[in-house]
Amino acid sequence: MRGLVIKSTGSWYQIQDEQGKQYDCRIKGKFRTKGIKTTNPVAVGDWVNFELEADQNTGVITELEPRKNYIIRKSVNLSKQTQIIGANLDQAILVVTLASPPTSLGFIDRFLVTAEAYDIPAILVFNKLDLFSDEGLEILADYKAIYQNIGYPCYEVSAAQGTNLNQIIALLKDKVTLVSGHSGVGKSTLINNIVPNAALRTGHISDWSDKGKHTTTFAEMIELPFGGKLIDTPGIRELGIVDIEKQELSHFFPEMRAFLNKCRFNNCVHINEPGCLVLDAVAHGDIESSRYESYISMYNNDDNRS
Ligand SMILES: Nc1nc2c(ncn2[C@@H]2O[C@H](COP(=O)(O)OP(=O)(O)OP(=O)(O)O)[C@@H](O)[C@H]2O)c(=O)[nH]1
Ligand SMILES: [Zn+2]
Repeated sequence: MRGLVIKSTGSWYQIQDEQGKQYDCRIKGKFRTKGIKTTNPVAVGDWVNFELEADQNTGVITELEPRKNYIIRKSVNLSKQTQIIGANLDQAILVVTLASPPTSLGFIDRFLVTAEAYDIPAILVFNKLDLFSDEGLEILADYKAIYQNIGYPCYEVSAAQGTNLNQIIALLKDKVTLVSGHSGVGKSTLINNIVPNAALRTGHISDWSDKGKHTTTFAEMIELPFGGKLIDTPGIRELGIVDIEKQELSHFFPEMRAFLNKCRFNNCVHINEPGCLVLDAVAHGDIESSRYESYISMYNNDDNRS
């Protein structure tokens, strides 16, 4: 049978068949994602084939269909293993807040570079609009301008008060969208206000804890009543930039692409080389200095947890 992975705990996978019926499945054999070592070989958003066991409720995943794309992050523990957080995505939303808690530009840029590297269109949703003072609104406008000028769509909402949620609904309709953000930015509030019955999720989770020891939920897919699907991810503390060569990093900054291969040295990495057009563009304000700082930070492999 063919099905879609809608939830994973690491050892159990919840699969929905094409008629909408759900089964709890395990993995048989080895599934490897080429080139990366992951803690979860099968992820939410994957299409799989599975066989039912005698009880007709549980099953075994036998085959993973090729993925359109996926997005991964480094595990927060010391093992530094990577985890696939979602597969077959049309777009990824990062929910951010300027205060309570603040999301740093460095964190936003890391998210955007990761999305670029995996070829997933990224969108920023600035939440908690109701908390902004006039001064805060000016800062918000500056932030939005930085990202809109590069081509990333930006939205401003108040999840708590329902402001501009119709724009988010239009954005989500008929798409598979990954939603992430720091813990506390209001992701659950946003989802619950968009999908009023998403609270059902918590019920599912407790049913699941009976099943085994490994109940850490990685991510969960939520069906949207107006069409489309959301992949809700647990609050992200760190987004590892996996698999990006230093020499290639600038390709994942859209505003740098126009200058690449035009620097004096064809192996220019835009740090301090003479005749570097990226550095010129930063000096002239054509590339935002905060974005360039993020580039340097990622180039140097600085950890950016905040
Ligand atoms: N003022 C204001 N508070 C909000 C808004 N959205 C969410 N909050 C509050 O922010 C806090 C965190 O919201 P959650 O929805 O739990 O945040 P989360 O991002 O899901 O956090 P995790 O569940 O830890 O991943 C709660 O106290 C919410 O009431 C908003 O638009 N305005
Ligand atoms: Zn250069």
